[in-house]
Amino acid sequence: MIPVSEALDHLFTLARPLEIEEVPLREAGGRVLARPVAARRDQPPFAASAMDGYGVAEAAPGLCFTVIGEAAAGRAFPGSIGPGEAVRIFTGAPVPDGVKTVVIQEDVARDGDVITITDRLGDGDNIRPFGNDFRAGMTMDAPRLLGPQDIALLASMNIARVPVTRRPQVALISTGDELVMPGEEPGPDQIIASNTFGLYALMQELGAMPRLLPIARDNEASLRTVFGMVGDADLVVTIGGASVGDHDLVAPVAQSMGLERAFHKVAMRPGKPLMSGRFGNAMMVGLPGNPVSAMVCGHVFLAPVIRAMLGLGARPAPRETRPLAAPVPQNGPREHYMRGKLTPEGVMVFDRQDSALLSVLGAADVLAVRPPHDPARALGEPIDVLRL
Ligand SMILES: Nc1nc2c(c(=O)[nH]1)N[C@H]1C(S)=C(S)[C@@H](COP(=O)(O)OP(=O)(O)OC[C@H]3O[C@@H](n4cnc5c(N)ncnc54)[C@H](O)[C@@H]3O)O[C@H]1N2
Ligand code: MOO
Repeated sequence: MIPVSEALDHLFTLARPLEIEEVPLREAGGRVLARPVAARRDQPPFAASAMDGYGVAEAAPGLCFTVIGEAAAGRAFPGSIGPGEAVRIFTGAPVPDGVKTVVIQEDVARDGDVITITDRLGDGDNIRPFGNDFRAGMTMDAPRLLGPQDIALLASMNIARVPVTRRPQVALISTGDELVMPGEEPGPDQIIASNTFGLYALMQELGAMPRLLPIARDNEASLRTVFGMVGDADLVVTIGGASVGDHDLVAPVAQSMGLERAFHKVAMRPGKPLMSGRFGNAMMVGLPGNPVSAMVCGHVFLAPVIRAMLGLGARPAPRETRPLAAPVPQNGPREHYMRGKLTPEGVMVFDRQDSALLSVLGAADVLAVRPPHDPARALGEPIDVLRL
């Protein structure tokens, strides 16, 4: 058994960064910007009014002006203004030559073409200077996971096609004679494949492209058939059949088909029988079948692998430190990822930690991480957590 950190190092060595592809801007949300892009224009490209009102050269309560024209967003006033003159102006309009300040319409009394500034006149010129937001050539740095705000900024920079890292293709293989798909009618000795779908959702959330392969049965021929269907997957994930029983055939069959195993078994709980290696052009990760084990390994190992493939860096899942809301007993020899919940008082670690209990995992929002042989800890002591 190797420590979690060593297993992660192996995985990062196996994970190959993916190529860059260009996508239309509207499809770039949630993707990873693969190289820096530069603004193709200044924003705003002219000094622009920030308010609806009147543009004048100088404002003071009591001053009067004659309105000589109008400037609207998308329709500039062609001329310039002189002393005693004003331009009716709207938010987003280019500020005409000669205008030094925009008086908001609430601070003006209008009579025909004549305006008088009232005593309420506020501060500020209400003008957004040319290039105030950004100048042409300003870069958005990469790598960067593009959120909605980034997409708005890229649009404003006039970037219509965005260089992003290709999405990793992930083939998910459930194994076991006992499994049927959700919606099917299970026999008396069968259960529903569950973590398969949890991992599918996790992969989608991380920006990968998961593909569900048919369930492989617990025999060599079936496993070989399904392994033959991985196509050009970047990552092959098997679920179950990873342990030491007579029906745990994933490692021997994968090895007979060319798996170069990097490790098998990690000193963690749950997740001990984890294995990984290179499998043709792909990397393979064999997850334990116990539903919570598979999901925990998804968060602890698969998520960092997908981020590394996307070019977001080879780093473990982020942790934060929180106080314990109740004492926890001494830990055993394996790093323990305990299901728990964040409360206003701190982390409440659940009593029931069996790795088959998806209802407990579903109630959890953190995994509290206990190092091997961690002594018993009292209420209020700090503990590392990994958010689910
Ligand atoms: N003698 C030993 N027995 C076991 C050991 C051990 O060290 N010595 N390790 C235990 C640990 S820890 C784990 S974890 C499990 C892992 O076993 P496998 O990876 O071989 O998984 P299976 O035996 O195929 O399944 C275990 C359990 O999970 C259910 N399962 C499997 N796949 C799915 C799925 N896609 N969706 C829902 N549930 C699934 C399966 O029915 C079993 O109940 O081994 C221990 N045994
Ligand atoms: O490692 Mo198993 O994953 O403890 O249930």
